This record gives sequence, C-alpha cells and structure tokens, in this order.
Amino acid sequence: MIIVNISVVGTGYVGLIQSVGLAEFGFKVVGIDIDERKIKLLNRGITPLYEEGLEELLKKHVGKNLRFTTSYEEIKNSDVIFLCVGTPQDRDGNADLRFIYSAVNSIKRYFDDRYRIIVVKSTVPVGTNRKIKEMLGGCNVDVVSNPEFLREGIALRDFFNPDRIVLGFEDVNNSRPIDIMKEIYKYFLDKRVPFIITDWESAEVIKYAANAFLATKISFINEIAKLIDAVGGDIKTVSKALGLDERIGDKFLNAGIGYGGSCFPKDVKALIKQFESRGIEPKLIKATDEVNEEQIHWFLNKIKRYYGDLNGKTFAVLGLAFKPNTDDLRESRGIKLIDLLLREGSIVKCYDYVEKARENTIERYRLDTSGAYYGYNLYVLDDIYETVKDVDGIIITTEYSQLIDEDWDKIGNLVREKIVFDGRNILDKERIKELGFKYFGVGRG
Ligand SMILES: NC(=O)c1ccc[n+]([C@@H]2O[C@H](COP(=O)([O-])OP(=O)(O)OC[C@H]3O[C@@H](n4cnc5c(N)ncnc54)[C@H](O)[C@@H]3O)[C@@H](O)[C@H]2O)c1
Ligand SMILES: O=c1ccn([C@@H]2O[C@H](COP(=O)(O)OP(=O)(O)O[C@H]3O[C@H](CO)[C@@H](O)[C@H](O)[C@H]3O)[C@@H](O)[C@H]2O)c(=O)[nH]1
Repeated sequence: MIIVNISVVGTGYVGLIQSVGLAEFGFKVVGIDIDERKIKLLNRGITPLYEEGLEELLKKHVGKNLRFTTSYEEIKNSDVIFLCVGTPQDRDGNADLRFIYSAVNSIKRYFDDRYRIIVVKSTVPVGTNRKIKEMLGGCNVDVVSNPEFLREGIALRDFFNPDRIVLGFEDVNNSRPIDIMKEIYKYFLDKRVPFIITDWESAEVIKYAANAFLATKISFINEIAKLIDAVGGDIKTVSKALGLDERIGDKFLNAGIGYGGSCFPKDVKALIKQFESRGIEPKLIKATDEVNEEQIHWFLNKIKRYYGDLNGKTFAVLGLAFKPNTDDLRESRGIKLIDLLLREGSIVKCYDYVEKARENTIERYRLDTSGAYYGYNLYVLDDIYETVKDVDGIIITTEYSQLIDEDWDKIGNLVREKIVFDGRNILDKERIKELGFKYFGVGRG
C-alpha cells in the first residue's frame, strides 16, 4: 500500500507536532479539529500554542502538503488517521475519554469499504484501543496504539529524535498494519530508532508506566530533599552523586515544588484508577501522587514560617508555565502557588519569560487591562525588574536558566527585602548570598 493521505484528528500539542512532522516527511496531511479558531489560525500559518521552531515548520508546509479543517469529511480520502485528541482528568481522577469516543464516532460516519488504519496517539487507559476497535465493528480497519513521548518546550526535537517508537497491534502476526506503520515511520527506522512491536495492552501500559516512573523519580528526590532541609546539606550534591551511578541516572532528579503539566499529574492519577478498578492497590504510585500534591503546601509553609502572616505581603512570582519554554499553564505549580498566596491575602506580581504564558495567565484570571485581577491583587508584568520592584520576597516557580544570568545586584536594589524562595533550586546559593540575599531552596539547608 502506498500511503497517499494522512489525517490527524486533534491539533493540540501532540496533533500539531505530528501534523507538521509528517508533512516534513513528505506526506500529504490534513489536520482536523473542532476548534474553528485554531483551524483558522493554523491555515494562516500561525500556531495557537508556543513551541520553539513550530511556526517556521508550519509556515513551510501549510497550503502545500499540509492543511487544516473542521470538516470530518476529509476522512473519506484518508488512508491513515492519527487520533490526538485530549484525554484530561475527570472528576474522579480517571482519564476522561469523551473526546476520544466522540472523535471515533465522527470518523466512523465517513468510513466505506476502503481499508484504513486508526493510530491512537492520545494517552489512553488499558483496554481503550480494544474498545475503539469494537466501536468500529464491521469496518475495514486496523487500530494501532502508538503512544507519544514528546516533552513540551522541546517537542519538535523530541519528535524527530525519539528514544523509541512503541506500536501496539491487535495481532502482532498481521503484517499489514505493521508494514504500513513502518512505511510511515521510515525516517525513524533509517535512523535506527528502536521499534517496540507489541500488543495493545503492553503499548498502553508502557506510556503510563514511563510517566509514572519519571514522576516517581521526582517525588523520590523531593522526599529526600525534606530530610536534607531538616538536617542541613545540599540536595543538588546528593542528586549529582546519585546520578553518577549509571543504574540510577542523572535525569529527573531535580528537587523542587513538584511536577506539573498536562501529563504527569493526570496520568499518575489515571494509572492509580486503572489498578484500583481491577482490585489492586498501587502503593508506590499512590505515594508518588501524594508527595507531589503535598510539595507545594510544604513550600508555602516554609514561606509562612519566615513571614508569620502572608496577608498584605507582596511577592514576585517568577515562572507561570509548568516548565520552561512553553505557554502551557496546565497544573503549573507557579499558578497553584499564586492561587494559594492570593487566598492568604498576599499581593502577587508575576512574570514568565514566554510572552504567551503571560497572556494565558491574563486570560486565566480574566485580568482587566491594568493587570488587577477582579477582587484580588494579581499583576502580570512584561518585565522582570518591574515585577520585583518593592516586593517583600521573590519566589521562583519555573526552572528558567535565564534567571541565573539576571542582574541580581540590580534586583537587590529594587526589592523591599532581599530574600529569594527558590522553588526550583536554580540559583547559585553562595553567589546570591554574597549579594546580601537570604536564600531558601528545596533541600538546601
Ligand atoms: N502535551 C504533551 O506533551 C503530550 C505528550 C504525550 C502525550 N500526550 C497525550 O496526547 C493527547 C493530546 O494531548 P495535547 O496536549 O495535545 O492536548 P490539547 O488539549 O493540546 O489538544 C487536544 C485537541 O483536540 C481537539 N479535539 C477535542 N475533541 C475533538 C474532536 N472530537 N475532534 C477533533 N478534535 C478534537 C481540541 O480542540 C484540541 O485542539 C492526550 O491524551 C495527552 O495525554 C500529550
Ligand atoms: O527533575 C525534574 C524534572 C522535571 N520536573 C518537573 O516535572 C514536570 C514535567 O516535566 P517534563 O517531563 O519535562 O515535561 P512534559 O512536557 O510534561 O513531559 C512529560 O509528559 C509527556 C506527556 O505524557 C511525556 O510525553 C514526556 O515524555 C514526559 O517527560 C515539570 O513541572 C517539571 O518542572 C521536576 O520537578 N524535576
């Protein structure tokens, strides 16, 4: 089979990267989304979300072998359909599959006798690929589980350089869908990226297990950081020494105010639910989640212990996105801390290096033009020096490396009190203290 047409359903972080990536490979791609505003922007070559290098690649292909639409009719002409809609958390902590099922029903309407493949890239609980196949009963279709492992902020780099490609099939002895997937991902085969060809269930579990393992590394080091805080020492040295053991590895051992984002928090919770619904207690994964939920409160208490009462105090919160170089605020620890500070009666001035993250914050709180959040005291500023002016304390909430190179002398002259609560352990503790700042990190004595 020569793949002629590909469609990608859902044009968020995953779907948009998948669309431009496949267009770059030379395929004819149509992105489908129910969000008309997004589709209009995309067809004009504008990305509704911020990701480095994405707009350039979008502009290169849009109007040529890449276009976007809200019409599912495109499915008629598609050989391969990538499913990339969101699977957010529902009220009970399960993965909400509403968007998946609604997209599958929309796709089904345009199926005829032609053979097609649906590739599920969304993160879905065990059993979902099987359920999708059942929903398509009678159709000439194969369903392939192909979880995505990209990280926001470096999504394009991750897309073109994956550690592995995981492909789950209903029947690993049926070569037809396997061959087609290998044709689509020939670029990766040529690069000798390992391919894991397996069953649906294993593929589905791999995605959740990978996220839960990384989240556990973070919660583990955050727990050790609490001990270090009590006894003295520096968690950064501890992490470094641990990481030098190749069996442990140095990645994802940075202590801080916890993990956020659109994946770890919801995926860890959804994995817990998948255990529980089968009568198994996931003790370790539950602890990972609990440590993370607690971490921001533990850090707020540290701030409270210093000031006594936070009511009326002014803080500069540096970092709004859940991680550097993205505009994504989902489950951002910075936003969570802002909410907690506002509840304590504090005045918050905040800043992020990514302009779109600042805009999203304004939108989230529906700020008026002066920057004052109705009923609260929240200001989103476009300049870091304006942000720190006259504050009682600086709180770092996102691990931006740019913070290291800021003019801390100048910052020291602008603040009311020279004190930094470094929720990401990003600053050089000794250097900042030499400049006369009081310094509080996470597990730094
Ligand atoms: N964001 C990441 O870094 C990342 C990485 C790996 C996996 N994932 C997983 O990929 C999936 C998508 O995540 P995301 O961050 O790209 O989500 P997103 O919220 O950014 O995008 C989802 C898109 O789907 C669209 N959509 C919803 N219902 C639709 C429908 N019926 N038809 C067509 N479009 C529809 C929405 O309008 C939206 O544009 C999730 O399951 C997530 O867990 C995300
Ligand atoms: O040592 C560390 C590393 C990360 N974090 C925090 O962990 C969160 C998540 O970071 P990261 O994993 O880099 O970002 P995501 O874009 O959420 O990517 C994760 O979630 C995606 C969606 O499932 C997966 O595809 C990726 O492989 C997985 O890394 C952020 O809040 C970070 O601040 C730490 O606190 N300490």
